[in-house]
Amino acid sequence: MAESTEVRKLVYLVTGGCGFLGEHVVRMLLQREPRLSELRVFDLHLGPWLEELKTGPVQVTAIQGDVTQAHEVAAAVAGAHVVIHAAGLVDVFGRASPKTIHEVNVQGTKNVIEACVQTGTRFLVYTSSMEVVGPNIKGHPFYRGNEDTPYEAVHKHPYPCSKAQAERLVLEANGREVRGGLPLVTCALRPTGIYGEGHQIMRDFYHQGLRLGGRLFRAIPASVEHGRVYVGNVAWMHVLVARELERRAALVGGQVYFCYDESPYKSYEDFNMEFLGPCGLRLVETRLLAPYWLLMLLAVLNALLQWLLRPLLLYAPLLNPYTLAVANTTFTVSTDKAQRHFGYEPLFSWEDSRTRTIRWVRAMEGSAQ
Ligand SMILES: NC(=O)C1=CN([C@@H]2O[C@H](COP(=O)(O)OP(=O)(O)OC[C@H]3O[C@@H](n4cnc5c(N)ncnc54)[C@H](O)[C@@H]3O)[C@@H](O)[C@H]2O)C=CC1
Ligand SMILES: C[C@@H](CO)CCC[C@@H](C)[C@H]1CC[C@H]2[C@@H]3[C@H](O)CC4=CC(=O)CC[C@]4(C)[C@H]3CC[C@]12C
Repeated sequence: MAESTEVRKLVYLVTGGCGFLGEHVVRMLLQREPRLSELRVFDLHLGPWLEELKTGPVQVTAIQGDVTQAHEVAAAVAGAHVVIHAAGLVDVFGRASPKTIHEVNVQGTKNVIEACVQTGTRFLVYTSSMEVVGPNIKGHPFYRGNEDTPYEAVHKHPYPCSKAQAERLVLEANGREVRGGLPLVTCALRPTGIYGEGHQIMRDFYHQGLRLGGRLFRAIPASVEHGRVYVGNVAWMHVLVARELERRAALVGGQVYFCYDESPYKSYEDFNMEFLGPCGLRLVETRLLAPYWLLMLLAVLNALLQWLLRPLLLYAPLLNPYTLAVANTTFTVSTDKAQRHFGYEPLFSWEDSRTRTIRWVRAMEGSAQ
């Protein structure tokens, strides 16, 4: 990697840079973007780990801020060459209100776009989601589809609605004139379910398994495939596409790309067992004990309890009618669009991704090992 100071001239901003994906993007940029001179990390909650990054050749600027506040966003964007907008409220459990989800995911994205236009930042990468496509509320399978596969995308839930709206705004902004007269170049990356070091839901399943004496109970048929992608590869795709937005603006601008790698096609639970199994948990088959109607009943009961208890406390279990429907509907991608358009190849093999994730689970406090 070139380490000359002359080539270090670019300023990048990563919103949501202290989140699960954001932290990997930040670390990947520092390792793999030799032209970086300053990296601005913008987040509502800054992580203490940022401090250790401040000793390298790149100036790391931590900015505590809120994407819903246009002036805070504009101040952070001013002077940046590239913005990677990964901040978002990821909530399919009913923790936040639909209004808050909309404010953060849609208004926050509007603020980022307007800040780019006003301050003259030309390159914007948006972290979208597979959820802008599906699974839809009708439960139609999306089997190894690509970016052009026809699919009836029907959203009701606030999270996919907000991601779909925000993605549309980003793509429509491609070509807008920014301050200085040049066009804005935008694109959107759509990860499927991300896994890897720092994944909160994996942590939750692991702890649940420990509480249940080292067991998890199968709820989803093994035949339902759920798309997953390793966080390091998602981060790498962001870094690559951000780099190529300038060189291949005409090709990449206004495009969407699914995030993919060599992770195998499996059900959500079987996939999790690739990591939780080697850490001492086992998946107990319960199809006869827990038929789908019973799970749906439990999910509806959870939703009802959430609503009843809301004035007193926040009850937000993993299982609700929406999460059950997503987990229970096949949604997998098979595409090479990112490879064709900007030369993406996964940086981490499946073996690497698996090993790294297992190492992280093992290192967690309360490990069964
Ligand atoms: N986790 C997953 O499986 C997937 C995530 N995504 C998208 O990837 C992005 C990152 O998600 P994760 O890292 O999983 O979530 P995360 O919750 O770990 O990270 C989101 C970050 O955004 C920050 N944030 C939230 N509200 C903010 C605000 N108002 N102002 C500034 N920062 C704010 C949070 O503090 C957090 O650090 C999100 O846009 C999400 O929609 C897309 C597909 C799958
Ligand atoms: C029925 C339960 C019994 O074990 C399993 C419940 C699992 C769910 C909590 C997850 C199943 C599918 C996940 C979602 C999916 O990976 C797509 C996503 C994309 C995003 O952009 C955000 C996260 C998520 C909605 C993800 C959330 C957790 C699941 C619903």
